[in-house]
Amino acid sequence: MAGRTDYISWDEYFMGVALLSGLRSKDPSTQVGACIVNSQNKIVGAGYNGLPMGCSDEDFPWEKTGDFLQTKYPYVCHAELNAILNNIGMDLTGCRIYTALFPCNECSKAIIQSGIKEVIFLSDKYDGTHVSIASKRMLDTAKVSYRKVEAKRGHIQLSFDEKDV
Ligand SMILES: Nc1ccn([C@H]2C[C@H](O)[C@@H](COP(=O)(O)O)O2)c(=O)n1
Ligand SMILES: [Zn+2]
Repeated sequence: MAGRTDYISWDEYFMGVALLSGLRSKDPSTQVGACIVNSQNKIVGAGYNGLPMGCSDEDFPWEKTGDFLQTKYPYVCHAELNAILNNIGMDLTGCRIYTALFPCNECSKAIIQSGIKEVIFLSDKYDGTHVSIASKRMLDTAKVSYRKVEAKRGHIQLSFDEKDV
């Protein structure tokens, strides 16, 4: 019997893990996930946007607008930073990070400082904003490359029905 040929690519696999991680996010409007992979294609970290440990999802705001301190922005920890902080205790030098959203300037600082050398993103919807311009300026200067994920398929379906295994 011949082996399957329609298996998912590495890019689809790791972006899939990033998107699955994002499903853990409590942010009602934007769920972002990230996945860090080493040069041997092994996952060494994953994360999603959420409040820091010990900060209850019920006690902090999830608003996008209004008084700054009553919005989510000063409190939420971005998916990329969480993936770096959640790593399995490895040196991340030479790793790549898959993220659903292009990293902000703050996460790009952490990406650069951790030694990650490539960013693979799905959406760049904040391209052209000050945050994104600053982020790209730092990544370019630090020679961290970035590219949009290469996916041949539009979606991947998962089933928890045991009959589908
Ligand atoms: N690269 C990014 C960008 C944003 N996030 C998080 C931060 C917020 O929880 C949410 C963005 O909020 P929006 O104003 O788009 O509703 O996503 C991230 O984790 N990584
Ligand atoms: Zn960020």
